[in-house]
Amino acid sequence: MTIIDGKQTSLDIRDEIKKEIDDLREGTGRVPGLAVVQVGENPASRVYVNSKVRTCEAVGMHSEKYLLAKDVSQDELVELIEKLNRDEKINGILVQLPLPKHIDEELITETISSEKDVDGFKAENLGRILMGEEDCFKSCTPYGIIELLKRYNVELSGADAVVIGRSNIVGKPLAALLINESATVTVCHSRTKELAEKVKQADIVIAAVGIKGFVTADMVKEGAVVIDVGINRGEDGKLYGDVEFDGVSKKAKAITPVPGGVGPMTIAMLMKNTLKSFKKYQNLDKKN
Ligand SMILES: Nc1nc2c(c(=O)[nH]1)N[C@@H](CN(C=O)c1ccc(C(=O)N[C@@H](CCC(=O)O)C(=O)O)cc1)CN2
Repeated sequence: MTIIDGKQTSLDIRDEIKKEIDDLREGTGRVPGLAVVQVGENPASRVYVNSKVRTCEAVGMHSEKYLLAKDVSQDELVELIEKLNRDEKINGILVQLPLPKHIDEELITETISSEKDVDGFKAENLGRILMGEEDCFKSCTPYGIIELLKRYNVELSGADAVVIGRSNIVGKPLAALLINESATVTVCHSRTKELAEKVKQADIVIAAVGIKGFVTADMVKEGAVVIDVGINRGEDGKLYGDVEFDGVSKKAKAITPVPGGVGPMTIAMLMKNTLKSFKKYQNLDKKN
């Protein structure tokens, strides 16, 4: 059984990005820039936002962090994003989710210019993924999962994949990316009938339900590849995935742990998207 090490893979990707940014700095005198916006003081968001800023530093990217009060008005947030849309130093804009209830997440996401939507959350980018276009920003978690599967030589073409979860930021784009890789994809969700039977048919199982230990050993085929997107904080304060790791890892051919699996890949792919945006802006994308 192989443990799919997202932490190490994300560090490898970071190194590749850093080398490219070093060369770009030498060649153009400029580096990519990412603006990270956090509203309120959600402790998990603070961890992720700080980690994004630290990763920017590690790869040599310019970053700007905007920490707004939890009662900031929607108009003020829109105004900030519009300012960042016009800022030439900034190639990517990210508004950390979730946002407080008084702010319309969709409106905020759609305010980010398509050229700077490095989270890949806008309808336009999701549509481009569905169309199988390469020239778009793929949402970071699904993009990271595909990258992990490829780097661990998991055959996607012709594989039966089951995605559990249908969110706009993970389940739906992931299903589209897997289809683009010629996998046969079933998307399961809270209304799915005989979910366990469907999961049991799968060569690749991807759990993104947000329920600790949802996927158990009896639901998984011997030799399946299991990817766990869940990040659930247990009562003991520890992090748990959507997959019951101890049991499932005895049957799986390969599995991602939590922590250290999909999570770190999300930030690595954010760096990749921001670099892509910079190269496009500098007209370097065709040359590299
Ligand atoms: N604007 C966005 N908001 C959110 C996104 C996103 O991609 N863009 N995804 C999640 C949170 N997220 C990134 O923002 C994220 C989640 C988890 C990790 C991660 O590395 N997790 C570690 C554990 C970290 C811990 O100790 O808590 C792991 O799994 O090993 C990175 C990024 C929701 N919001």
